[in-house]
Amino acid sequence: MKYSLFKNMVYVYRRVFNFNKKLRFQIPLEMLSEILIPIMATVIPAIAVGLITDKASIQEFLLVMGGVTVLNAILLYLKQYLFTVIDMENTLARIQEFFFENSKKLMKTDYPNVEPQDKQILIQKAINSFSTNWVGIEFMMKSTPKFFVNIVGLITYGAMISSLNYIIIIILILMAVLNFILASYARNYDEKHKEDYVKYDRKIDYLYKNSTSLINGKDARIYKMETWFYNVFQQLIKKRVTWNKRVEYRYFLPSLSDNILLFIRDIVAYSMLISMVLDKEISVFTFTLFVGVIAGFSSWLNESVTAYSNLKRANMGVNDYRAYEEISEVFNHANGCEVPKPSDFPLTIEFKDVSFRYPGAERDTISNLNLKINGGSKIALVGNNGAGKTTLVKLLSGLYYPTEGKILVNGKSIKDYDIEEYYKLIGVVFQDVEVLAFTIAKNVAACEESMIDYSRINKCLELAGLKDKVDSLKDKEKTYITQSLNKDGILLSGGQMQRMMLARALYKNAPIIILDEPTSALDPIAESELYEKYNELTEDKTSLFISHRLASTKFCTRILFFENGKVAEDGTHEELMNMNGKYAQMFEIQSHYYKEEVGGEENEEFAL
Ligand SMILES: Nc1ncnc2c1ncn2[C@@H]1O[C@H](COP(=O)(O)OP(=O)(O)OP(=O)(O)O)[C@@H](O)[C@H]1O
Repeated sequence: MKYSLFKNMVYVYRRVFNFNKKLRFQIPLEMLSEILIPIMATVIPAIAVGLITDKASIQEFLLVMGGVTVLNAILLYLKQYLFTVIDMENTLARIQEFFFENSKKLMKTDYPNVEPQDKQILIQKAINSFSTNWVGIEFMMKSTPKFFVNIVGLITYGAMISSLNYIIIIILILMAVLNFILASYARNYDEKHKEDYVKYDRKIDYLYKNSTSLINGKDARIYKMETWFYNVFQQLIKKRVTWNKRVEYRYFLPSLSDNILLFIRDIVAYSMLISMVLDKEISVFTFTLFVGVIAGFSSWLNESVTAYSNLKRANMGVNDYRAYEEISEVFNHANGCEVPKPSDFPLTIEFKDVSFRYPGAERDTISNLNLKINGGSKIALVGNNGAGKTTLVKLLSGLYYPTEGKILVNGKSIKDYDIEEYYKLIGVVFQDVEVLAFTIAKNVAACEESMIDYSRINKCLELAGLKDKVDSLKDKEKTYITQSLNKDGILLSGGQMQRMMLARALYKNAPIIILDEPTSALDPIAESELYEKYNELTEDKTSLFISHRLASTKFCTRILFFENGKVAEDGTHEELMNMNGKYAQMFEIQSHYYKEEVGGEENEEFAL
């Protein structure tokens, strides 16, 4: 939905005035000084000429001129002071009111509003609208008072000139209209091609983040990636700059025409005034006053046109901001049915004819899946890369709704639950582990300090096999991870990070626990410890364990072999081995590899 300029002004200022109530007085005061200062600049020379032509005494001259000069100085000081204060507050409002809200939205909105490509573009456009003070939101805060100041100046000076000669007014207005048409052309072009250049912003941003990330820093060095990155950067920036030139060139046209028209205006208006004064139609005082008034009028006029054009440009950014802020949620956020209580645990899960296709994808990733998981089952999910295991995790976690069919949890479709309530039922360790630069405790509890239960933190760290490591640290659970936010922060190994994520899932103590390759970075001893503890970790819970290491599946009550978004084989380890299908084949390949590693001969002790 695109809002009109007026509606967006009301929207921005409602939020800005709410953010800082003082601005309600400071902005009108600054506007008043902005109107009075040019008026003073026009009137002061005329007063001086008037005093001289009226043969005023030196004392009178000094008194009047001294008075207006002091008044002018006060106004200038007031304007400068308010400008500085308002400018600073505008930036604060942009950051705290708009940027923070957008971050919150990004973390809270339904997942299908974040991951797909078209949503990524919307996000980038919204981010662009508050990324600097010369775009979107803050540009509107800068341009709105300017526009109204110029309109008031325009009306005042226009009325004065009309009383003298209305032809001058008509000429000046025609010039401004021409300017406005050129500016509209530039804006329309900008709006039409926004997506053409925003896609480069997104790519440049992605490359920048990756080129500065510590993790990629290792690969960058070993694989000498800087030339590759640099070249891609260069190409992208070249394309972005080409677009920049195309857009800015069009904005440049009105400013160029502005200067030419200014020149024509001076010739026409001043020759008219000179002929009037020569014909004694006006006095020298009026002549001096109107030289200033005409210059002032066209300045008000041009500034109004520029401010309006800037406002329209800013308005596009505000619309981009609002487009993401008001994006509709796709999940159920109200009127949810009652979520299961502890007395209902362990929870059953059932996939009924579930199909799922990613937005914009050409085919289903999950197709017609039917699967019933009894409460308290320990399910292992295995299969080839790309079979759809993580997608299944996303569906069960409530990050996407199925495109077709239903997922029932405790007999009710996920869609029937309020999604935020539903999330309380899920503890998950995702495949892509990203720790935060906060303390270990905050990473595990995922909440503010005051809400952390330290005894539970310790229990979960113990279960996840990280307690010894944490106890060896000076600040224990309060140790920061990485030095991004604290100079005493430490780095964790990949396996330790994985254990910390496991501790987070355990801390949540949700009735459904999903572990997507939680052992991929663990050493064999840590891995076997985890298997031994698995029953304890998942007590009273329904659990889903995804792994490529088939040895890990033996301790699960049921194994699902996933292939092309479907369950191809289903049973216990023994049943699947007896079936002699894909699972058995994969198991054989892995165990053969392990057997060969130990001296090339079969060694039952080390076999999987
Ligand atoms: N966000 C997405 N948008 C479009 N397609 C996707 C998205 N995520 C995954 N896919 C596609 O869905 C298919 C299944 O991916 P998924 O990550 O579920 O597989 P997986 O079984 O977990 O694989 P792996 O064992 O490698 O982790 C893949 O072909 C992948 O390209």
